[in-house]
Order: sequence, then structure tokens, then C-alpha cells
Amino acid sequence: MPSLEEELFPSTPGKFKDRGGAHSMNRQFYRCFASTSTMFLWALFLIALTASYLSFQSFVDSGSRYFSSAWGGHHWEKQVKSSAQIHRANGFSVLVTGAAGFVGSHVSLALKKRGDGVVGFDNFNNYYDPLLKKARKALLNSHNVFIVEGDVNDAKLIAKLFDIVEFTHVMHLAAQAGVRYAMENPHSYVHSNIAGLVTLLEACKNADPQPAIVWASSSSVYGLNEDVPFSESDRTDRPASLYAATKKSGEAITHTYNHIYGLSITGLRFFTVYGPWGRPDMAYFSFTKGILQGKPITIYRGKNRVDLARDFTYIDDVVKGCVASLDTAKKSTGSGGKKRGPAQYRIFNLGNTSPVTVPMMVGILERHLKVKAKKNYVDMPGNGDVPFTHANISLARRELGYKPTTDLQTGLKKFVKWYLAYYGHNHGKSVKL
Ligand SMILES: O=C(O)[C@H]1O[C@H](OP(=O)(O)OP(=O)(O)OC[C@H]2O[C@@H](n3ccc(=O)[nH]c3=O)[C@H](O)[C@@H]2O)[C@H](O)[C@@H](O)[C@@H]1O
Repeated sequence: MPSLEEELFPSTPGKFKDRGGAHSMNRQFYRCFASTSTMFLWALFLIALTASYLSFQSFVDSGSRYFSSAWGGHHWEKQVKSSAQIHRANGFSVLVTGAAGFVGSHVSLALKKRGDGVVGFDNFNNYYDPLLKKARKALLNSHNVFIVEGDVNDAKLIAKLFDIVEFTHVMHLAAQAGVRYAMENPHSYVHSNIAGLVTLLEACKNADPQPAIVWASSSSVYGLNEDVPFSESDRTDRPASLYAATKKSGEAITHTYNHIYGLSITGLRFFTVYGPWGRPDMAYFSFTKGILQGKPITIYRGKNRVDLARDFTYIDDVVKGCVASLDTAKKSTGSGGKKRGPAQYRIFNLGNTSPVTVPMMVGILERHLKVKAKKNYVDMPGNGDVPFTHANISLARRELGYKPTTDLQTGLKKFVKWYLAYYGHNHGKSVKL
């Protein structure tokens, strides 16, 4: 026999069963409230329920941190401040979001090594192996870069960081990456790349002084554009994936914050960045794992069996472009949410300018790994992919002194060396990516 409480408040709404129909329910209700003592007990029960609900709410409000990560407190603040400490003349104090990510970890390290203050920020989500993110974190920690664990949608946490540190720059690299995954989990793209971006920009706009912002857009914004190489002034209004659409939205959103609040903004369109400590979801990385495990890899082909091609760009080149963007960024002109004059707004391609087909990339991997791949060619599914990318980098060359120097052959050699050192020579068989 279920208790009264269970009858009236089934723990799982979907499991609620009407035993005996409406009439028997009415009878039970009548019996329940028939005596004053029962009513008194009920009143007590409801008061207790309301009180526990309210205290639960205040627990939630006192910091969404309890659901994501622990932050705050003297020790935590000390770690943030110490990480933000500048150790060179005219150095920067940079908040790097996505610091446990591929590009974020490399940029954080480069900045720290030259004496800038760096505070990392990352939510360590499980889009790909969080252990790899933890390993990057350990590497950064060993160089005295502290990573705050949190989500860019956590306005209170970000405001707190701006309270503690006067950031001169924000390097915003936190994002939901990956072109094809957008069909599986569209909302994660809106959450990170749009809502999270706005939350961060709100904090930057309110800061006094406002930081200059450099952030990661993507080559995917060129979408169905067929004019090659892709120039910054080309059309970007025909995205082929939701991922691309959120990055394009980011460009529009950052423009608005630049226009209204005087935030200095630089958007970087990255072209298929690869290298050591890379992202396991990307083709060169997952192919390496597949080849070593003797598993077939799937190579997409475009219309009329044309090979797909990418302007693969080596991580060290991209890091130089990121750092040069920070170095050349002008100050934001607003303060405390008010614009005081026009501010810098820039967009740059950071590519390699020499596209390589995917089968050629696989050939390079085979040579470095000394293993033949089992190749499965399939027609490119309609999943947001574009057939090729090719960057025109003259603008970045002129304004940033950006000059990529690593070709795919050399870059993949370095990647394979790292991969084998990191995952061991057991062909990655015991490694879950
Ligand atoms: O340039 C960019 O902006 C984007 O570069 C990459 O996107 P993508 O170029 O699609 O990189 P991969 O996922 O590594 O794919 C590279 C190529 O391999 C192909 N591929 C991928 C996966 C697979 O199983 N087989 C296969 O042939 C893809 O069609 C594509 O042509 C990143 O994943 C994005 O986050 C980034 O924004």
C-alpha cells in the first residue's frame, strides 16, 4: 500500500498511476482533510517543503559554482592573482578562455613564457577526452598558469575575475568546436558560441578599464563561397553548418559590442589548425589513432569524386598570429559600459595558403607512422562540410606580420612524434579518444 505522500506527490510524474479513478481520489482527499489534526500536519508539511525549496534556491543563487566547479575564497583568489602577475615591462594581463583546449593551451604557454600574466578559464567539458584537457592543464600549472574551472555562461564568476584582476586583454578561445557534431548537438553551439560569447562581452563591456578582445572565429564562415583564396572581404552569409552559423553570428555580435560600447575586437578565422596536443575529434588525429589500431578510416569525397582539401595550419604559426593580434590590438575606448570613441574592429584569416587534399594528408601520416591505412572512401554526407578551404593571408601578413612557416609534412611529423610519446607505442589500443 503506497503512503499518502507517494499518492499525492509521485516522485516520477511519468509514473503516476490513477488507481481507482477520479471518484476514489476524491474519497481519499476527503478522508485526508477530514480531521483538523491531519490538516495541521499537512500545513506543517507544506511549510517545511516551502522552506527547503527556498533554501535550495538561495543555495543555487549563491553561486552556480556549486554545480560546475568550486571557486572563490582566499586561496583561490591568491592563485588567480599570482597567475595574472606580469613579469615583463609593458606586459599584458590576459584572460584566456578555453585554456585547456588545443589552441588555448598553446597560446597561454606562449604568453606566460614571454612574461605576460595569464589566467586560464575552461569548463573541461567532455566533447572529447577530458583527460587530455587535464593533461594540458597540468602542463600549464607546471608553468604557473592557473586555470579557473567554469563556464563562459557563468556571469558571476567572470565578473568576479574582473573584480580581482585588471585584465588588459581577453583571448577568447572557449567554444563548441567541430563542424559535423553540430548536427548531433546543435544547442551546445548556441550555448557556447553565442550565449557564452554574449556573457563574456557583457563582462568586458562593464569592466573598467575595458580589455581588448581577440577571439576565435573560423574559416567555416566562408561556407559555400567559391572564390579562392578566401579573403576577409568575401561573402560570409552562406554558412554550410550550424557551427559556421554560430561563428558568423559571433562576428556580428562582436561588431555590435565594438560599435555600441567601444570594445576593441579582433576576430581570427582559423583554418583547420593541427599539431601536438591537438583535438582528438579532428580528422588528422582520429586517422592517426585508426591507422595505428589497424582500423579502417573513412575518407570523404566531394561531388564527382573530387578530393576534399584543407588549408591545414600548424599550431605554432597560429599561436604567432594570436600573439601578434594581442600585440597590435588597440585599447578599448569605453569604460564601465559607456563608449568614449570609435574602437578598433578587425578580422583576419590565419591560414597556411597551401591547401592539401585529405588523401594526401593520409599519405603523409602513413609515411610518418610507417603503417598503411585501411581506407574507406565515401561520398561526403550532407553534414555541413565544405569541399575545400584556402586562405588569403595578405591582410594578416601586412597588419600582424603573420608568416606561416610550417608545411603539412613537417607539422604532421611533429604531431606524430607527440602522439607516440603521449599515448605510447602501443598503437593507442588502450587509449579512449
Ligand atoms: O577551419 C576551421 O575553421 C575548422 O577546422 C576544422 O574543421 P575541418 O576542416 O572540418 O577539420 P576536420 O574535422 O579535421 O576535417 C578535415 C577534413 O577531413 C575530412 N574528414 C573528416 C572526418 C572523417 O572521418 N573523414 C574525412 O574525410 C573532412 O571532410 C575535411 O575535409 C575544425 O574541426 C573546426 O573546429 C574549425 O573551425
